[in-house]
Amino acid sequence: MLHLASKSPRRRALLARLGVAFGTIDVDIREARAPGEPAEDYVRRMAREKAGAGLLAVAGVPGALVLGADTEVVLDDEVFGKPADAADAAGMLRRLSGRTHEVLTAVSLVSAGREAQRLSRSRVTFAALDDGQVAAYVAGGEPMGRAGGYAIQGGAERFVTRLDGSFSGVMGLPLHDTMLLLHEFGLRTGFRPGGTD
Ligand SMILES: Cc1cn([C@H]2C[C@H](O)[C@@H](COP(=O)(O)OP(=O)(O)OP(=O)(O)O)O2)c(=O)[nH]c1=O
Repeated sequence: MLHLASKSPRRRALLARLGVAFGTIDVDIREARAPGEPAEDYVRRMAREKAGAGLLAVAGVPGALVLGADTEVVLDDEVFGKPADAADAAGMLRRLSGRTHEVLTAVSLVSAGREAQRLSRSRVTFAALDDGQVAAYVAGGEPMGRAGGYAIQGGAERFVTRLDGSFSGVMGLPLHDTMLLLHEFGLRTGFRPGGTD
């Protein structure tokens, strides 16, 4: 049985599109980058820890497989996680304005005896945003709970002038990489159409 170790409604909706049956487990991992830890190592570690914590939660269930993922926005080697508050979100968006940043999403799949991981790396370019646009976007509430303070699948799509990578990866679960991981573990996938939140 496959379990998704995530509280993210985006990840649930995206995984469902692969046509696999799964349960969900809430995990709470302390998300903090170690001093000097490269951004890629950090996102990989977070995904592994989420999947590992999920596996502990279903310990004893024979054949349990647990998927965990982590998404971070990276600009100039600085990692932007989920904003702490509206001012933090506005600060992130002002920094992203008119620049190209990276979105890293690591996906880990673990079972009692095995572990595999894939990393999705996308480059996203934002148009220059003025203070009014930033303030209005933050006031709408969308930045909260989202790495970098934006949702490409929502109002921020109109700020994106270029995307080089995986749209679903930026949203939080790269479908191609996830499909390949599931196949590695012998799970069959399909396709279920449907929008995402
Ligand atoms: C960049 C970007 C991120 N996001 C979201 C995806 C993730 O939910 C979130 C990044 O935070 P994460 O810490 O990766 O995930 P989470 O805390 O929401 O969920 P969990 O750890 O329980 O799996 O940002 C978007 O929805 N749209 C975007 O464009």
